[in-house]
Amino acid sequence: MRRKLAAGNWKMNGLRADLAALDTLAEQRGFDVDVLICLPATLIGSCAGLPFAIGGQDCHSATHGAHTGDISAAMLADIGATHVITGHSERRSDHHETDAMVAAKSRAAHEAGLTAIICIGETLVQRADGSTLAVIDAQLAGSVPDCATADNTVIAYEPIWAIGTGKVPTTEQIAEVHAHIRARLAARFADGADFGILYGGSVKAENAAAIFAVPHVTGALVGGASLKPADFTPIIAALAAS
Ligand SMILES: O=C[C@H](O)COP(=O)(O)O
Repeated sequence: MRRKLAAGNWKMNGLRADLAALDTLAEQRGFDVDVLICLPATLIGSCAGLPFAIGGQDCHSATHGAHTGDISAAMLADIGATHVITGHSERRSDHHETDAMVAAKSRAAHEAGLTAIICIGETLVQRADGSTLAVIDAQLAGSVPDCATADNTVIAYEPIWAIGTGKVPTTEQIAEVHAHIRARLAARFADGADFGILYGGSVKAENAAAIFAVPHVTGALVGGASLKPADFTPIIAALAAS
């Protein structure tokens, strides 16, 4: 099994002055889990020397070329990133990213030596109509490239209706989906039993311990609560204690 991973996603938040929060987070560290902060690309190059990993939030599927405004996986690696989020629901919706595009970005990440955190998850309508597991199956099949291994890929299950809403699935619902993801990975990949599988969506200090007690949950992808060390540190501590 992979080491536990507490991953923060700052989304489109943060100026250079806000990097002081990472120094504060570093001072409070000492937990035996991996910590990753996925920053806006503008800030990644300013984070050398901190005692945790730094990641990007997206990359292009091409290595280089005429793609104004985009950045490649190699560019992220070049400024010190070790991970990149691919297929976040906000990019799937805002930028019309398909499973095939997510798979291509994830493959590009692997080729640049980055770990891809591939996001999947259902909408509230899909949850309500009983198609959650079918949606998960389709996203896993379409978004996770064949070159994925437990060393270069982490899956993040993020129910879209739980992101930034304060609504969290029951632990039974999380358990069902995580067990399903684990089974699908084990069936497809030789090391599928070893992939990290994160939960994401309104993770807070108050609910973290219950979520981390769910079988097959190996960590979290945390949005809003990763912005302040006072909010993120208790989540890291809960993961370390799980
Ligand atoms: O990438 C993180 C997820 O979108 C969760 O965001 P949230 O913790 O603000 O709900």
